[in-house]
Amino acid sequence: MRPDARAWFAHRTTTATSLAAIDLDALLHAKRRGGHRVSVVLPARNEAATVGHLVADLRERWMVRAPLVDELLVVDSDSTDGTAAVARAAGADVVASADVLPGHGSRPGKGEALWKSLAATSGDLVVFLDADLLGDVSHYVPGLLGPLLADPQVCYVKGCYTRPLEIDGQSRPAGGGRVTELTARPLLNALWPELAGFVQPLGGEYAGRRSALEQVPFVSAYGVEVGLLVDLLRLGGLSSLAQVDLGVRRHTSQSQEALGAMAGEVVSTVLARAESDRPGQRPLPASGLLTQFRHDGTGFVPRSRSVGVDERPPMATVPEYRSLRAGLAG
Ligand SMILES: O=c1ccn([C@@H]2O[C@H](COP(=O)(O)OP(=O)(O)O)[C@@H](O)[C@H]2O)c(=O)[nH]1
Ligand SMILES: O=C(O)[C@@H](COP(=O)(O)O)O[C@H]1O[C@H](CO)[C@@H](O)[C@H](O)[C@H]1O
Repeated sequence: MRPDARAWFAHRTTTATSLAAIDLDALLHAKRRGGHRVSVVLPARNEAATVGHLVADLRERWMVRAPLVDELLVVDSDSTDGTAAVARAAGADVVASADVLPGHGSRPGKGEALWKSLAATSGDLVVFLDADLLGDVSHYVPGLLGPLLADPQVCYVKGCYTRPLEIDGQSRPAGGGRVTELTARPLLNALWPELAGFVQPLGGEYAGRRSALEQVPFVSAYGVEVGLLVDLLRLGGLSSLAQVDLGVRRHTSQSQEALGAMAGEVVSTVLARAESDRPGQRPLPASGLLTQFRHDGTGFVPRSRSVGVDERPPMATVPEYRSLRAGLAG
Protein backbone atom coordinates (compact mmCIF):
# COMPACT_ATOMS: atom_id res chain seq x y z
CA MET A 1 0.00 0.00 0.00
CA ARG A 2 1.27 3.51 -0.74
CA PRO A 3 2.32 5.55 2.32
CA ASP A 4 -0.71 7.88 2.01
CA ALA A 5 -3.13 4.93 1.87
CA ARG A 6 -1.34 3.20 4.75
CA ALA A 7 -1.46 6.35 6.88
CA TRP A 8 -5.15 6.79 6.04
CA PHE A 9 -5.88 3.16 6.93
CA ALA A 10 -4.18 3.61 10.33
CA HIS A 11 -5.79 6.98 11.08
CA ARG A 12 -9.28 6.64 9.62
CA THR A 13 -10.23 3.02 10.44
CA THR A 14 -12.25 2.59 13.65
CA THR A 15 -13.98 -0.43 15.14
CA ALA A 16 -17.62 -1.02 16.08
CA THR A 17 -18.03 -4.78 15.77
CA SER A 18 -20.86 -5.00 18.32
CA LEU A 19 -23.07 -2.77 20.48
CA ALA A 20 -20.72 -3.47 23.39
CA ALA A 21 -17.97 -1.67 21.45
CA ILE A 22 -20.06 1.50 21.07
CA ASP A 23 -20.50 4.32 23.63
CA LEU A 24 -24.14 5.04 22.87
CA ASP A 25 -24.46 7.82 25.46
CA ALA A 26 -21.54 9.64 23.87
CA LEU A 27 -23.12 9.25 20.42
CA LEU A 28 -26.49 10.60 21.60
CA HIS A 29 -24.74 13.50 23.35
CA ALA A 30 -22.72 14.35 20.23
CA LYS A 31 -25.88 14.20 18.12
CA ARG A 32 -27.72 16.58 20.46
CA ARG A 33 -24.75 18.88 20.83
CA GLY A 34 -24.35 19.10 17.06
CA GLY A 35 -28.06 19.58 16.44
CA HIS A 36 -28.01 16.69 13.98
CA ARG A 37 -30.94 14.93 12.36
CA VAL A 38 -30.34 11.34 11.18
CA SER A 39 -32.06 9.68 8.24
CA VAL A 40 -31.65 5.96 7.54
CA VAL A 41 -32.35 4.82 3.98
CA LEU A 42 -32.88 1.26 2.75
CA PRO A 43 -33.00 0.87 -1.04
CA ALA A 44 -35.11 -2.20 -1.66
CA ARG A 45 -35.95 -4.19 -4.75
CA ASN A 46 -37.88 -7.37 -3.97
CA GLU A 47 -36.64 -7.67 -0.37
CA ALA A 48 -39.93 -8.70 1.29
CA ALA A 49 -38.15 -11.66 2.92
CA THR A 50 -35.70 -9.51 4.88
CA VAL A 51 -36.83 -5.87 4.99
CA GLY A 52 -39.49 -6.34 7.69
CA HIS A 53 -37.14 -7.69 10.35
CA LEU A 54 -34.50 -5.10 9.51
CA VAL A 55 -36.95 -2.22 9.75
CA ALA A 56 -38.60 -3.46 12.94
CA ASP A 57 -35.25 -3.87 14.69
CA LEU A 58 -33.87 -0.52 13.49
CA ARG A 59 -37.05 1.27 14.52
CA GLU A 60 -37.29 -0.33 17.95
CA ARG A 61 -33.64 0.18 18.83
CA TRP A 62 -32.85 3.54 17.29
CA MET A 63 -36.14 5.41 17.21
CA VAL A 64 -38.20 4.04 20.12
CA ARG A 65 -35.67 3.01 22.77
CA ALA A 66 -32.97 5.55 21.88
CA PRO A 67 -33.44 8.74 19.80
CA LEU A 68 -30.50 8.07 17.49
CA VAL A 69 -32.50 7.93 14.24
CA ASP A 70 -35.13 10.51 13.27
CA GLU A 71 -36.28 9.11 9.96
CA LEU A 72 -36.36 5.57 8.54
CA LEU A 73 -37.16 5.37 4.84
CA VAL A 74 -37.44 2.38 2.54
CA VAL A 75 -37.17 3.37 -1.11
CA ASP A 76 -39.16 0.79 -3.08
CA SER A 77 -37.20 0.25 -6.26
CA ASP A 78 -39.77 -1.26 -8.62
CA SER A 79 -40.45 -4.25 -6.34
CA THR A 80 -43.01 -6.87 -7.35
CA ASP A 81 -43.03 -8.95 -4.16
CA GLY A 82 -44.83 -6.76 -1.64
CA THR A 83 -41.67 -5.15 -0.24
CA ALA A 84 -43.45 -1.82 0.31
CA ALA A 85 -46.30 -3.36 2.34
CA VAL A 86 -43.91 -5.40 4.48
CA ALA A 87 -41.71 -2.38 5.17
CA ARG A 88 -44.66 -0.15 5.99
CA ALA A 89 -46.17 -2.74 8.33
CA ALA A 90 -42.82 -2.92 10.14
CA GLY A 91 -42.91 0.84 10.76
CA ALA A 92 -40.84 2.38 7.98
CA ASP A 93 -41.77 5.33 5.85
CA VAL A 94 -41.98 3.97 2.31
CA VAL A 95 -41.77 5.77 -0.99
CA ALA A 96 -41.66 4.40 -4.50
CA SER A 97 -38.52 5.53 -6.26
CA ALA A 98 -40.65 6.46 -9.29
CA ASP A 99 -42.81 8.79 -7.16
CA VAL A 100 -39.91 10.99 -6.03
CA LEU A 101 -39.12 14.02 -8.23
CA PRO A 102 -41.57 12.71 -10.85
CA GLY A 103 -40.64 15.55 -13.15
CA HIS A 104 -37.25 13.86 -13.54
CA GLY A 105 -38.70 10.55 -14.59
CA SER A 106 -37.71 7.19 -13.21
CA ARG A 107 -34.80 4.92 -14.00
CA PRO A 108 -34.09 1.39 -12.80
CA GLY A 109 -31.26 0.72 -10.40
CA LYS A 110 -29.98 0.96 -6.88
CA GLY A 111 -28.19 4.25 -7.48
CA GLU A 112 -31.42 5.80 -8.73
CA ALA A 113 -33.15 4.78 -5.49
CA LEU A 114 -30.32 6.27 -3.43
CA TRP A 115 -30.32 9.53 -5.42
CA LYS A 116 -34.07 9.89 -5.05
CA SER A 117 -33.77 9.21 -1.30
CA LEU A 118 -31.91 12.52 -0.87
CA ALA A 119 -35.06 14.32 -2.02
CA ALA A 120 -37.28 12.17 0.20
CA THR A 121 -35.35 12.61 3.46
CA SER A 122 -34.33 15.59 5.59
CA GLY A 123 -31.47 14.49 7.84
CA ASP A 124 -28.12 16.26 7.66
CA LEU A 125 -26.62 12.83 8.27
CA VAL A 126 -27.79 10.03 5.99
CA VAL A 127 -27.12 6.32 6.60
CA PHE A 128 -27.57 3.78 3.79
CA LEU A 129 -28.13 0.09 4.48
CA ASP A 130 -28.92 -2.70 2.04
CA ALA A 131 -32.32 -4.26 2.67
CA ASP A 132 -31.14 -7.87 2.25
CA LEU A 133 -28.91 -7.98 5.32
CA LEU A 134 -29.05 -11.14 7.44
CA GLY A 135 -28.25 -11.66 11.11
CA ASP A 136 -27.82 -9.07 13.86
CA VAL A 137 -26.87 -5.74 12.32
CA SER A 138 -28.19 -3.54 15.15
CA HIS A 139 -24.72 -1.99 15.66
CA TYR A 140 -24.36 -0.90 12.02
CA VAL A 141 -26.18 2.43 12.32
CA PRO A 142 -24.41 3.69 15.46
CA GLY A 143 -21.14 2.29 14.14
CA LEU A 144 -21.43 4.23 10.88
CA LEU A 145 -22.49 7.44 12.63
CA GLY A 146 -19.58 7.36 15.08
CA PRO A 147 -16.86 8.89 12.87
CA LEU A 148 -19.27 11.54 11.52
CA LEU A 149 -20.31 12.62 15.03
CA ALA A 150 -16.74 12.51 16.32
CA ASP A 151 -14.95 14.50 13.62
CA PRO A 152 -16.48 17.34 11.54
CA GLN A 153 -13.75 16.80 8.93
CA VAL A 154 -15.18 13.35 8.10
CA CYS A 155 -17.90 13.54 5.42
CA TYR A 156 -18.31 9.89 4.39
CA VAL A 157 -17.91 6.61 6.27
CA LYS A 158 -17.96 3.13 4.74
CA GLY A 159 -18.60 -0.02 6.68
CA CYS A 160 -16.07 -2.82 6.38
CA TYR A 161 -16.51 -6.43 7.44
CA THR A 162 -15.67 -10.01 6.65
CA ARG A 163 -18.09 -11.38 4.08
CA PRO A 164 -19.41 -14.94 4.21
CA LEU A 165 -21.05 -16.12 0.99
CA GLU A 166 -24.70 -17.16 1.19
CA ILE A 167 -25.56 -18.78 -2.11
CA ASP A 168 -27.79 -21.63 -3.27
CA GLY A 169 -28.99 -22.01 0.32
CA GLN A 170 -25.47 -22.69 1.56
CA SER A 171 -23.44 -20.43 3.82
CA ARG A 172 -19.67 -20.40 3.41
CA PRO A 173 -17.54 -18.51 5.99
CA ALA A 174 -15.74 -16.51 3.29
CA GLY A 175 -15.92 -15.72 -0.40
CA GLY A 176 -18.42 -12.86 -0.35
CA GLY A 177 -17.63 -9.58 -2.03
CA ARG A 178 -16.81 -11.23 -5.35
CA VAL A 179 -17.03 -8.08 -7.46
CA THR A 180 -14.99 -6.24 -4.85
CA GLU A 181 -12.19 -8.80 -4.85
CA LEU A 182 -12.10 -9.60 -8.55
CA THR A 183 -12.93 -6.24 -10.14
CA ALA A 184 -13.23 -3.15 -7.94
CA ARG A 185 -10.20 -3.61 -5.69
CA PRO A 186 -7.72 -4.30 -8.54
CA LEU A 187 -9.05 -1.37 -10.58
CA LEU A 188 -9.12 1.09 -7.66
CA ASN A 189 -5.61 0.09 -6.62
CA ALA A 190 -4.42 0.61 -10.18
CA LEU A 191 -6.08 3.96 -10.81
CA TRP A 192 -6.57 5.54 -7.34
CA PRO A 193 -3.93 3.88 -5.10
CA GLU A 194 -4.78 6.40 -2.38
CA LEU A 195 -8.04 4.44 -1.94
CA ALA A 196 -6.23 1.11 -1.41
CA GLY A 197 -6.93 1.28 2.33
CA PHE A 198 -10.67 0.73 1.84
CA VAL A 199 -11.44 -2.85 2.87
CA GLN A 200 -14.93 -2.88 1.29
CA PRO A 201 -15.11 -0.15 -1.38
CA LEU A 202 -18.37 -1.60 -2.74
CA GLY A 203 -20.01 -2.35 0.60
CA GLY A 204 -23.65 -1.36 0.73
CA GLU A 205 -23.52 0.15 4.24
CA TYR A 206 -22.28 3.71 4.48
CA ALA A 207 -23.14 7.11 5.92
CA GLY A 208 -22.47 10.66 4.84
CA ARG A 209 -23.13 14.32 5.40
CA ARG A 210 -25.93 15.57 3.17
CA SER A 211 -23.77 18.61 2.42
CA ALA A 212 -21.33 16.27 0.64
CA LEU A 213 -23.76 13.72 -0.81
CA GLU A 214 -25.78 16.42 -2.57
CA GLN A 215 -22.64 17.70 -4.33
CA VAL A 216 -21.83 14.52 -6.27
CA PRO A 217 -23.53 12.60 -9.08
CA PHE A 218 -25.18 9.22 -8.38
CA VAL A 219 -24.58 6.45 -10.91
CA SER A 220 -28.01 4.94 -11.47
CA ALA A 221 -27.25 1.23 -11.16
CA TYR A 222 -24.60 -0.82 -9.35
CA GLY A 223 -21.80 1.58 -10.21
CA VAL A 224 -23.11 3.89 -7.49
CA GLU A 225 -20.72 2.82 -4.71
CA VAL A 226 -17.53 3.02 -6.74
CA GLY A 227 -18.71 6.30 -8.28
CA LEU A 228 -19.44 7.84 -4.88
CA LEU A 229 -16.06 6.77 -3.52
CA VAL A 230 -14.09 8.36 -6.36
CA ASP A 231 -16.27 11.48 -6.48
CA LEU A 232 -16.16 12.05 -2.71
CA LEU A 233 -12.39 11.56 -2.78
CA ARG A 234 -12.24 14.35 -5.33
CA LEU A 235 -14.69 16.53 -3.39
CA GLY A 236 -13.16 16.41 0.07
CA GLY A 237 -9.86 14.57 -0.19
CA LEU A 238 -8.82 11.33 1.48
CA SER A 239 -8.92 12.86 4.99
CA SER A 240 -12.67 13.48 4.61
CA LEU A 241 -13.27 9.72 4.18
CA ALA A 242 -13.33 7.03 6.89
CA GLN A 243 -14.23 3.40 7.44
CA VAL A 244 -15.53 1.45 10.41
CA ASP A 245 -15.07 -2.27 11.09
CA LEU A 246 -18.59 -3.66 11.65
CA GLY A 247 -17.47 -7.27 12.07
CA VAL A 248 -19.36 -9.59 9.74
CA ARG A 249 -21.79 -8.85 6.92
CA ARG A 250 -24.19 -11.49 5.67
CA HIS A 251 -26.64 -10.82 2.85
CA THR A 252 -28.51 -12.73 0.18
CA SER A 253 -26.06 -13.11 -2.68
CA GLN A 254 -26.75 -13.10 -6.39
CA SER A 255 -25.67 -15.50 -9.10
CA GLN A 256 -22.30 -15.27 -10.82
CA GLU A 257 -24.03 -14.15 -14.00
CA ALA A 258 -25.80 -11.30 -12.18
CA LEU A 259 -22.51 -10.29 -10.57
CA GLY A 260 -20.86 -10.36 -13.97
CA ALA A 261 -23.29 -7.64 -15.06
CA MET A 262 -22.64 -5.78 -11.80
CA ALA A 263 -18.90 -5.97 -12.49
CA GLY A 264 -19.56 -4.60 -15.97
CA GLU A 265 -21.31 -1.59 -14.47
CA VAL A 266 -18.45 -1.08 -11.99
CA VAL A 267 -15.89 -1.25 -14.83
CA SER A 268 -17.85 1.26 -16.93
CA THR A 269 -18.04 3.66 -13.99
CA VAL A 270 -14.33 3.31 -13.23
CA LEU A 271 -13.40 3.92 -16.87
CA ALA A 272 -15.65 6.99 -17.01
CA ARG A 273 -14.13 8.40 -13.81
CA ALA A 274 -10.60 7.56 -14.95
CA GLU A 275 -11.24 9.43 -18.18
CA SER A 276 -12.61 12.53 -16.42
CA ASP A 277 -9.67 12.39 -13.99
CA ARG A 278 -7.26 12.76 -16.90
CA PRO A 279 -8.55 15.66 -18.99
CA GLY A 280 -6.99 15.97 -22.38
CA GLN A 281 -5.90 12.35 -22.41
CA ARG A 282 -7.20 10.10 -25.20
CA PRO A 283 -10.69 8.99 -24.05
CA LEU A 284 -11.10 5.33 -23.19
CA PRO A 285 -13.73 4.17 -25.70
CA ALA A 286 -15.69 1.87 -23.36
CA SER A 287 -18.39 -0.03 -25.28
CA GLY A 288 -20.93 0.02 -22.44
CA LEU A 289 -21.92 -3.49 -23.47
CA LEU A 290 -21.35 -6.87 -21.87
CA THR A 291 -21.86 -10.21 -23.58
CA GLN A 292 -22.11 -13.30 -21.38
CA PHE A 293 -22.63 -16.91 -22.44
CA ARG A 294 -24.84 -19.79 -21.37
CA HIS A 295 -24.56 -23.35 -22.68
CA ASP A 296 -27.87 -24.86 -23.76
CA GLY A 297 -26.59 -28.41 -23.99
CA THR A 298 -25.85 -28.04 -27.66
CA GLY A 299 -23.70 -24.94 -27.78
CA PHE A 300 -22.95 -21.55 -26.29
CA VAL A 301 -25.70 -18.95 -26.39
CA PRO A 302 -24.49 -15.32 -26.15
CA ARG A 303 -26.51 -12.81 -24.12
CA SER A 304 -25.64 -9.11 -24.35
CA ARG A 305 -26.75 -6.31 -22.06
CA SER A 306 -25.95 -2.66 -21.47
CA VAL A 307 -23.57 -1.92 -18.62
CA GLY A 308 -22.99 1.67 -19.63
CA VAL A 309 -22.87 4.50 -17.10
CA ASP A 310 -26.16 6.25 -16.57
CA GLU A 311 -26.06 8.80 -13.77
CA ARG A 312 -28.03 11.55 -12.08
CA PRO A 313 -26.49 14.99 -11.50
CA PRO A 314 -25.60 16.27 -8.03
CA MET A 315 -28.90 16.68 -6.18
CA ALA A 316 -27.90 20.23 -5.22
CA THR A 317 -28.29 21.21 -8.89
CA VAL A 318 -31.95 20.09 -9.01
CA PRO A 319 -34.30 23.12 -8.65
CA GLU A 320 -37.12 21.12 -7.00
CA TYR A 321 -34.62 19.84 -4.42
CA ARG A 322 -33.34 23.33 -3.69
CA SER A 323 -36.91 24.50 -3.16
CA LEU A 324 -37.55 21.54 -0.84
CA ARG A 325 -34.46 22.38 1.21
CA ALA A 326 -35.31 26.07 1.31
CA GLY A 327 -38.76 25.18 2.59
CA LEU A 328 -37.29 22.99 5.33
CA ALA A 329 -34.84 25.72 6.31
CA GLY A 330 -37.59 28.36 6.13
O1 LIG B 1 -32.44 -1.97 -8.86
C1 LIG B 1 -32.11 -2.16 -7.68
C2 LIG B 1 -31.19 -3.16 -7.28
C3 LIG B 1 -30.90 -3.35 -5.95
N1 LIG B 1 -31.52 -2.57 -5.02
C4 LIG B 1 -31.25 -2.76 -3.60
O2 LIG B 1 -29.88 -2.46 -3.34
C5 LIG B 1 -29.36 -3.32 -2.32
C6 LIG B 1 -28.15 -4.08 -2.86
O3 LIG B 1 -28.58 -4.77 -4.02
P1 LIG B 1 -28.25 -6.36 -4.19
O4 LIG B 1 -28.59 -7.08 -2.94
O5 LIG B 1 -28.92 -6.77 -5.46
O6 LIG B 1 -26.68 -6.34 -4.42
P2 LIG B 1 -25.65 -7.34 -3.72
O7 LIG B 1 -25.68 -6.98 -2.26
O8 LIG B 1 -26.11 -8.72 -4.02
O9 LIG B 1 -24.37 -6.99 -4.35
C7 LIG B 1 -30.52 -4.24 -1.91
O10 LIG B 1 -31.17 -3.69 -0.78
C8 LIG B 1 -31.43 -4.19 -3.13
O11 LIG B 1 -32.79 -4.46 -2.82
C9 LIG B 1 -32.41 -1.56 -5.38
O12 LIG B 1 -32.92 -0.84 -4.52
N2 LIG B 1 -32.68 -1.38 -6.70
O1 LIG C 1 -19.10 -6.33 -2.84
C1 LIG C 1 -19.40 -7.05 -3.82
O2 LIG C 1 -18.58 -7.67 -4.51
C2 LIG C 1 -20.89 -7.16 -4.25
C3 LIG C 1 -21.28 -8.66 -4.37
O3 LIG C 1 -21.16 -9.25 -3.11
P1 LIG C 1 -21.33 -10.86 -2.97
O4 LIG C 1 -20.25 -11.50 -3.80
O5 LIG C 1 -22.72 -11.21 -3.47
O6 LIG C 1 -21.17 -11.10 -1.48
O7 LIG C 1 -21.74 -6.53 -3.31
C4 LIG C 1 -21.67 -5.14 -3.18
O8 LIG C 1 -21.58 -4.49 -4.42
C5 LIG C 1 -22.67 -3.74 -4.93
C6 LIG C 1 -22.13 -2.83 -6.04
O9 LIG C 1 -21.35 -1.79 -5.49
C7 LIG C 1 -23.37 -2.94 -3.84
O10 LIG C 1 -24.48 -2.21 -4.39
C8 LIG C 1 -23.88 -3.93 -2.82
O11 LIG C 1 -24.56 -3.22 -1.76
C9 LIG C 1 -22.74 -4.68 -2.20
O12 LIG C 1 -23.30 -5.78 -1.51
